[in-house]
Amino acid sequence: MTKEKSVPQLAPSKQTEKNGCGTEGGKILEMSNVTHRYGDVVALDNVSICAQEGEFLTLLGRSGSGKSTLLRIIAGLEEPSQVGVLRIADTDVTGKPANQRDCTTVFQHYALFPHMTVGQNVEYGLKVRGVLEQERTKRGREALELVQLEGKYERRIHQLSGGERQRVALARALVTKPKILLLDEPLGALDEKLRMDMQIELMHLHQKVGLTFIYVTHSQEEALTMSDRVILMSGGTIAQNSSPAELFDSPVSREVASFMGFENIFSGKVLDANDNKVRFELAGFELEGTSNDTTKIDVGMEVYVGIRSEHIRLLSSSEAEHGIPCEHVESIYKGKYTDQVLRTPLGQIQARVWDTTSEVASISKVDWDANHCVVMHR
Ligand SMILES: Nc1ncnc2c1ncn2[C@@H]1O[C@H](COP(=O)(O)OP(=O)(O)OP(=O)(O)O)[C@@H](O)[C@H]1O
Repeated sequence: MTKEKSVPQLAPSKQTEKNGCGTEGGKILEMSNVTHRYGDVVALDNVSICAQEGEFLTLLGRSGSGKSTLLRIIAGLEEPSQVGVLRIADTDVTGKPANQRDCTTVFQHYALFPHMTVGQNVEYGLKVRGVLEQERTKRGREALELVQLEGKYERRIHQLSGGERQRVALARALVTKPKILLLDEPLGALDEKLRMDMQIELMHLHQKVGLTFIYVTHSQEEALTMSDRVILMSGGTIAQNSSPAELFDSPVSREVASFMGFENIFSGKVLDANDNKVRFELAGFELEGTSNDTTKIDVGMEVYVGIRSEHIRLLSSSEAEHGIPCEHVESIYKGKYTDQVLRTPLGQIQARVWDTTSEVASISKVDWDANHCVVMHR
């Protein structure tokens, strides 16, 4: 029997309410107050997360933000420096080795056995668990059917494409029916078209098997397409924990807005904050924006405001009674759309236009709707 290692434990705290799942039941993963250091590097700083049964949860973030470390700690491949609670399916797995946790990891580089057939690779986990051959073959074929590789049972790994290899890795992980499937940048090695197709396949696979998926990626497109909930990591902490739509439309900070691609971010001074509307002053203009949490916004305080380029309206001199004056700087052609760069008293503004026939010479002002202007207190 494998010896369980002792890990320093912190007293469980009330952090569970902050981890995105609330206090109700149905949690398949509960993890609180996890800190992890590699020597002097703090890879995770007092992080608490949870996952609901059947949820597609994504850990999103730049390289080095700590997402793989978090996944490896859940899998039991890394032992945290400190941990409060670490439970999978109501079992305390603190200090338990990877093979005693009800989860399986799929890696970017497949980690398949090259000398085995597809079928042998998929059934490997069943073989080491002592499942008899007939049952193994049945379950192996079922798992291959799930990933649409039923005809490739006898193939060798080197006879498969990158996308097919990743599907074999998925089938191999699913065949043992873990409670949680952990996926560490599984589409990272595939070309763009295949990656987009596989996103849809993974989404359908998740719906079909109903397992909890915890998915690591640095791609916001992958996170937004597939997830029920996204945890954005930054510098070993959680920057935002919300639905994909909230993350995209209502970033909680300038840092999140910048990561999520808000092209126009300025700082202004609050004049008034009521319900979710905030009036602020910026370069002598009185403007209005929207905040999800005005309790943190006081009159006179400095706030950040973010507007996506697609929400900037370009006004020609004939229609421009209101708005902010601008001068056209340059047009950047992007195929499906064109980005117009404009000089304004607020600073440079980027506007996205889909109409390639629009006349840039006549642009004299810009404006936007208050509900597309996100106000952030940090
Ligand atoms: N084995 C290690 N030894 C020392 N430092 C490490 C080790 N693994 C990770 N780190 C450091 O810990 C921090 C978090 O790394 P981690 O791999 O978890 O980030 P990540 O968000 O998954 O990045 P990536 O997307 O590049 O994989 C980084 O600063 C990284 O350099």
